[in-house]
Amino acid sequence: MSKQTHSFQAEVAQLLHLVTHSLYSNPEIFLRELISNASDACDKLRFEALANPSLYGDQPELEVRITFDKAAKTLTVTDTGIGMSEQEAIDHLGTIAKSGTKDFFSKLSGDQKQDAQLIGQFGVGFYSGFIVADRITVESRRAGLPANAGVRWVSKGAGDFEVEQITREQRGTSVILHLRDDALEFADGWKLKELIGKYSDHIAIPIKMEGEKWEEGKEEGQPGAMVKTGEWETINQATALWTRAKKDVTDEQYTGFYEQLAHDWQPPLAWTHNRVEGSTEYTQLLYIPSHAPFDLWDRDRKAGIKLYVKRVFIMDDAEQLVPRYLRFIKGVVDSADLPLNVSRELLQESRDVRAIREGNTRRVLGLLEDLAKAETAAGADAAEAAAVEDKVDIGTGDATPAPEPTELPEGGVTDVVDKNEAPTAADAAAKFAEDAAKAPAKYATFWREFGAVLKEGLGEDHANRERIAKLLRYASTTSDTPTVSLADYKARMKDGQKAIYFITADTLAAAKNSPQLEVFKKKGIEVLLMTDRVDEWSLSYLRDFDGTPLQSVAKGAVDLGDLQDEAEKKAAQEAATHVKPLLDKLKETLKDQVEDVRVTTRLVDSPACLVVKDAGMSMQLARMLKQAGQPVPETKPALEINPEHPLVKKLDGSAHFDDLAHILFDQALLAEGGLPDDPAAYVRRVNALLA
Ligand SMILES: Nc1ncnc2c1ncn2[C@@H]1O[C@H](COP(=O)(O)OP(=O)(O)OP(=O)(O)O)[C@@H](O)[C@H]1O
Repeated sequence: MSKQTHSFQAEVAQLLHLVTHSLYSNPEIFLRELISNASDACDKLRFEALANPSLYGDQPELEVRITFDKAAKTLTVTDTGIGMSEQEAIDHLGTIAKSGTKDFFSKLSGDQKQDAQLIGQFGVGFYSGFIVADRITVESRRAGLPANAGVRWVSKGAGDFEVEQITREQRGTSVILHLRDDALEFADGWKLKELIGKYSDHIAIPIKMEGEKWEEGKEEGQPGAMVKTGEWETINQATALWTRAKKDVTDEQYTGFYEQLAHDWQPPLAWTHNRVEGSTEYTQLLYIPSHAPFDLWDRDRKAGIKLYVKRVFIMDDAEQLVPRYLRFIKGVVDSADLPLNVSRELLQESRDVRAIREGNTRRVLGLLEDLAKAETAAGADAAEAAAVEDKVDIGTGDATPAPEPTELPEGGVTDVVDKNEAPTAADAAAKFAEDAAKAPAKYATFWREFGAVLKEGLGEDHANRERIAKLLRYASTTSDTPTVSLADYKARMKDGQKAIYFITADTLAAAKNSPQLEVFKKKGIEVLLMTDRVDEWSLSYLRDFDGTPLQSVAKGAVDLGDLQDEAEKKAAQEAATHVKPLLDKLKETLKDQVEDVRVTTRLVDSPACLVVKDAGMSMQLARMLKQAGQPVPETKPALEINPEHPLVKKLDGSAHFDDLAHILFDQALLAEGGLPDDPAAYVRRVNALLA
């Protein structure tokens, strides 16, 4: 068949433009990406061959070969993986199939630096080849298709690519990079070996290069040169990283593995690597990224856990292996128990999968607890840290019993064996001290990036609610940054204070300046300020913390209990009787807007505020749901007035009573982030009074 020219999907063209114009700072990552694709292709073949072993044909080896030709200025990555048919080459190398792609590209600003950062999160994969090549040729043949069903794909990385049918003896794919003149350093054996060691050592299949040796010049005066020996050497360790003993894996290797696994250019925040034995046996290597992905809020976003069964890759994005509220976790789970032909449907029903999910959850929460502790103890010496750690229960309080310990195998991964999922105090203390010294701000980073997602766990994971509650951090009237834990808050509570007070609002400024806070400020009582959309919903699942109820200051009657002295209570009662006629009149005037009008002690400087019933939905949440098109039950708030305020005093007997009453209500609505139903009427009334 003759050559056909195809255009790239608009987003690919955009991506290629960025790759060739902005991604020069770290050109070498292209090799990691191409080797990663080659290794994925081998994994896919191994998986498909489970059902159809004839796909291997007469070539059972799965491997990646890297070759280069200095004179021709080419670098080639060849794999014996699944390969691509012509149509697959057109589809896979001409379009991006990721969900949220369109959205993502609409966010790019045109600012090269900023966009380069963003694109790092998106992952450029195959297209990173164009960082170093001005032309890429891909030759491929899908496993199972005849030799004459090969395909050649060629592109200069601009708007289009060419495709033609070829004969290819071997199944699998060769990606041939025609190197730019400024990237010829990559046509060099030493350089390539160094990069493979740096980025791809952990790849489970062999990465081979042809051996080279030094040969002196044949004649006097002729310079010597490196010549190829014809023998292929395996450059990487070629054992899956997670199967190795912890002590044999360096931090750089863990980081490199993460970067490849997550297609993330930034190192992870933390990881946990364990082999769990007992009734369910598996290895887990789980990472917390250091930044949120662009599609964290995409409801259909899959979890980033790759599932292997006895080292055989089974599937990406196995969402059953972590709960939704931990969907930001990346990693690998290798199960010894699941059948190789396990499907997504089977996963849903599997007892083993449930045990793995619970084990993963406990591990991640344990890791977060370590980070949080390291943060509070930053700078503390190791001995002190160990003493604290001894007292803290990690990995206990589980919903499932700990797996039974079993005999450990000889050598190998014994130091990652985790028989009961509870690290020893000494282990934890050492890690704790190390974390504290290394990066005291890790938990703050985690919280900034993923805190709002973790909060979903309060509603989703009943068994771990208490552990999650300890990990929560909020801003408060004592801290603009979200660093206050519920335990910190409790420790600072005033004598006689019976509740943990909080307020939810759209912004920190709105929360901080809310009239509802006035009496709390006056009395020096701390109030947590919550501005995440998920806050109110999630707190409806957390009625109390460590025996102390949580109380919204914008709901129900404010009962400061012992914090209010007798004189204040008496004054409030007297005021209520005194202004009763005024309250009745206001109730009548505002009967369409409010369900009650009453006197309050919660206001100091403001004339009035709006309050909903204790069990009711806050006005902020109601507004949010309305905006999202959700049905919201019509409930009216109560208007609470401050009888000491001059505006309220002026109301009584005023000729403008009606206007003033409406202004009072609308202003209370504005102060808590709402908008008057009829803004023009509000403006008219205020203007009439000002004139
Ligand atoms: N060596 C290869 N063998 C077979 N198919 C390949 C190979 N390289 C790329 N592909 C196909 O091309 C697709 C696109 O590759 P690309 O690297 O751009 O994205 P990806 O690997 O799917 O995603 P990402 O790299 O962002 O995770 C792959 O999903 C795969 O289907």
